[in-house]
Amino acid sequence: MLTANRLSFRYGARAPYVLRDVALSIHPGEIVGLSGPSGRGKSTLGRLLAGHLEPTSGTITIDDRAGSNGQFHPVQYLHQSPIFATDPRWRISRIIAEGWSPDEVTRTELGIDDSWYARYPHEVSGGELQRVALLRALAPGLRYLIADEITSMLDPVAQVEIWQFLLKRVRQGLGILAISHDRALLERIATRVVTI
Ligand SMILES: Nc1ncnc2c1ncn2[C@@H]1O[C@H](COP(=O)(O)OP(=O)(O)OP(=O)(O)O)[C@@H](O)[C@H]1O
Repeated sequence: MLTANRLSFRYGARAPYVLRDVALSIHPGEIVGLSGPSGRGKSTLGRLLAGHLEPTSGTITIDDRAGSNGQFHPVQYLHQSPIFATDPRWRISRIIAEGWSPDEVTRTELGIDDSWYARYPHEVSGGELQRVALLRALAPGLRYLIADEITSMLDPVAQVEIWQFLLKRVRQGLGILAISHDRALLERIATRVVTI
């Protein structure tokens, strides 16, 4: 179980607290929806859970232990705009290889086209790059995925395809925190919805 316990965070010693004493847990094999007004700290919470930010106070544990062993982080954060999470000087092949060497089945299931491999991030569409970012995150060590509005810029067909793919992974034990303003989406996919 991924657990945030009395988590507080501020972006600087004099900055106001963005999160105060937040408690949240995500079990393997469940999707927890996270909603709340703009600026309430949803993305900040997601980035804390994935180890991109250090809590000001409080703890994040996986099965009661500190999260990462210093290699591939078992909690991966995916942003709405994957272009910010990719090095523009790297080809798609190198971006994916940073995470792992994906098998043919996973590549096919995600609709990854071999012709994208030689291109740079700006040479594929936003939806294609989101699939690439998702493929990179799916390395064998992945246990929890923070999906921050990951399908909000995609067309309805691509949205359904990506969530159907992820629901299958959830049935195999992946835990997901789905951050979204789209209540209808969260009610369709999430086991429960938490509001901050
Ligand atoms: N790097 C940063 N430095 C300083 N303040 C920041 C930084 N990133 C975010 N904030 C502030 O922290 C607060 C929470 O931002 P965050 O992006 O976590 O909210 P959110 O709930 O995800 O919002 P939205 O629904 O609009 O995406 C906001 O007031 C934002 O301005």
